[in-house]
Amino acid sequence: MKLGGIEAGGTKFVLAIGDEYGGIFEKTVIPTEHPEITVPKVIAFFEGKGIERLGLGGFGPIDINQNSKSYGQIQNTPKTDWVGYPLGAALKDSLGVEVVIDTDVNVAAMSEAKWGNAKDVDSCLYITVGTGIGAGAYFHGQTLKGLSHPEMGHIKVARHPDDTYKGTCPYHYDCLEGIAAGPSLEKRWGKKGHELAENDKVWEMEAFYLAQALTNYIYILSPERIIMGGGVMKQQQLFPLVRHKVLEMLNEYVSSPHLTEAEIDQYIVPPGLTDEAGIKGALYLAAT
Ligand SMILES: Nc1ncnc2c1ncn2[C@@H]1O[C@H](COP(=O)(O)OP(=O)(O)OP(=O)(O)O)[C@@H](O)[C@H]1O
Ligand SMILES: [Zn+2]
Repeated sequence: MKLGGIEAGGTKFVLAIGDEYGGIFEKTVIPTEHPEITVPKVIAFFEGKGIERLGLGGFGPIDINQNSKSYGQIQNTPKTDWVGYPLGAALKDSLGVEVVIDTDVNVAAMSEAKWGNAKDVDSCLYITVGTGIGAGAYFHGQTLKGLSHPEMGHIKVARHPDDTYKGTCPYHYDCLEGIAAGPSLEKRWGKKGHELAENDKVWEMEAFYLAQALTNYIYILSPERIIMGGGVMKQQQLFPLVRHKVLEMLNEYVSSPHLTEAEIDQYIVPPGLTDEAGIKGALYLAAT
């Protein structure tokens, strides 16, 4: 089937034409600006290409309840230009195809489970640490949904004793996203994440926050694998720091061979689909 996929992130939209088997025939990336600027560009990309259905993996909060009148509408996001924007309806009306919607991180978890670093297990959690922090999960053939979708980036974590930065989240200030996503690194340390690579203190603090989050997710969801993606996770030195702190925080409370020094390297891992987890998941979603 010829399908369209959109991975809508806080910094960029990835658009692709492909199929439900992970094939991508054409792809482009456009910046996330005001919806009146970005959405016409999205429509122009897909128009006339003959797609049968469209899958949208969007940043949250977004209404993913198919029975709701506001299905596909962006809700109270820190990206304030987008609050209330009916993204799903705008795409459906302009392109005349069915639009299937889930979160960017739920679809990334799904494609990592199909084709990536979780294809050998029945469940995984995918966390992105980028402009925002979000996590999605895929358990036994389904993404995790309920009342709405999970908002795992907005949990409270204990403050690092050396951190006085107030936090960037307009809703909670110093939730996890407010103190550990890319923009908060920039505001706290005065430089962008990629310019801070050599500063060990930055990554020790970042790992302290991310490890608390992962420890909570392990307690609550018990995923068989955790995949960490997003721009900030390009700092590869974060992986050993996070793994070490997760083991320290769990303190052997959860008994699993994966949660040991010997196997944690295969438990907390980068995406197997590198930067394509989200967009391949959006294409797969289109066919569901
Ligand atoms: N190599 C890097 N090292 C550290 N931080 C980085 C690096 N590359 C990008 N970032 C930071 O990651 C953030 C962008 O994340 P990402 O590339 O995942 O975008 P996004 O998909 O739009 O984000 P989101 O999924 O949160 O909406 C920016 O704050 C940027 O400064
Ligand atoms: Zn928050």
